[in-house]
Amino acid sequence: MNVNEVSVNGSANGVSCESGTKSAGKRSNGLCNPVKDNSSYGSYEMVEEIATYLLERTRIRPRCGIICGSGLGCLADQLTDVDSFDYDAIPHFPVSTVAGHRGRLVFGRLGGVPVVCMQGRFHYYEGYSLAKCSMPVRVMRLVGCTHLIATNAAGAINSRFRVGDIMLIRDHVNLMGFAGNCPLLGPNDDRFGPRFLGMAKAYEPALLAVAKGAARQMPGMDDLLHEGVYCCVGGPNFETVAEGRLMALLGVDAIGMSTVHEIITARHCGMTCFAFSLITNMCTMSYDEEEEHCHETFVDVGRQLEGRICELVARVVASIGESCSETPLAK
Ligand SMILES: O=P(O)(O)O[C@H]1O[C@H](CO)[C@@H](O)[C@H]1O
Ligand code: HPA
Repeated sequence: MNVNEVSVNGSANGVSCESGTKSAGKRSNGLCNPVKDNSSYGSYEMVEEIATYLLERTRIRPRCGIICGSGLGCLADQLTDVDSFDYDAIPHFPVSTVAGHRGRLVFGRLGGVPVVCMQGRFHYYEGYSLAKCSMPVRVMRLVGCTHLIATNAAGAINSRFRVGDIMLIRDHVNLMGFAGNCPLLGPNDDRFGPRFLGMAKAYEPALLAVAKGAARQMPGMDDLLHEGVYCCVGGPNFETVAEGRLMALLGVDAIGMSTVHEIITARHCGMTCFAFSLITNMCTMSYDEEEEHCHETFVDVGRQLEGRICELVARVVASIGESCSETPLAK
């Protein structure tokens, strides 16, 4: 699908609950009102303006967007033919405020396949609405990406998992959605996608199969790899024991504070999605356990495993490259 072929009607989407937005050199710190100002932030025109700004400054025409999770910025460091843009230099872009999220958009090639990496993502607990957290996914779509790879650091609920394991995300539980919070809240803009969105195949089974096949060929990787269900909580606090146990009852294998809203946004604009969690800690499931949650330690887990993670992503991207023609999609 060419972005120029997306139908034109409907009003703008996007929810305003923002902090730290850079626009015309000013930062706004407006209070959260989930539906008000829907038309002024994250409109199709705004996303298009950002996409045009970027495309005028890079010759890379990416097919795949990659979101680097906490401590996983190494994924962007392996690109060649790089053009990078600090978030605070991109019009209308939020800024990263979390350690381990560098805060730049990196265009380049991964094994020859043109990609764009978010080296740092936005989280709800930073004060951004879910729509704003995932707005860059729409930018990825409008610069030509048909695929999204989202990565994250997550805590394990599943007791069979260990720190350093990788969980391919087969499905998610949109817990924040149960509470009425969703990146698609407010008027729908049909140029992005439909009002009502099916999510039964949110994570592309063919890419899961590619990743599993790739892992089998990587020494020691097969033992680290799992498939499971991810759940996003709002954060920034970690879970109580009772919440961890509830998650287990819900069928959740790993918990984080990201990814779900990005995948919803990506599916809304027709992107094919693949995601995985790096297990950085075991969730505290009993009052007898010491809680040892520390974001900086989680970031280090990512750094220790970067070789394997980069190779896994490179292999999935190679398969995406094979499935796409080299014809640029974007203007
Ligand atoms: O999901 P990413 O961005 O990898 O980050 C994870 O790590 C942080 C907690 O340490 C939270 O932001 C959680 O979501
Ligand atoms: N809970 C929520 N988010 C997380 C965790 C966790 O245990 N680990 C990394 N991100």
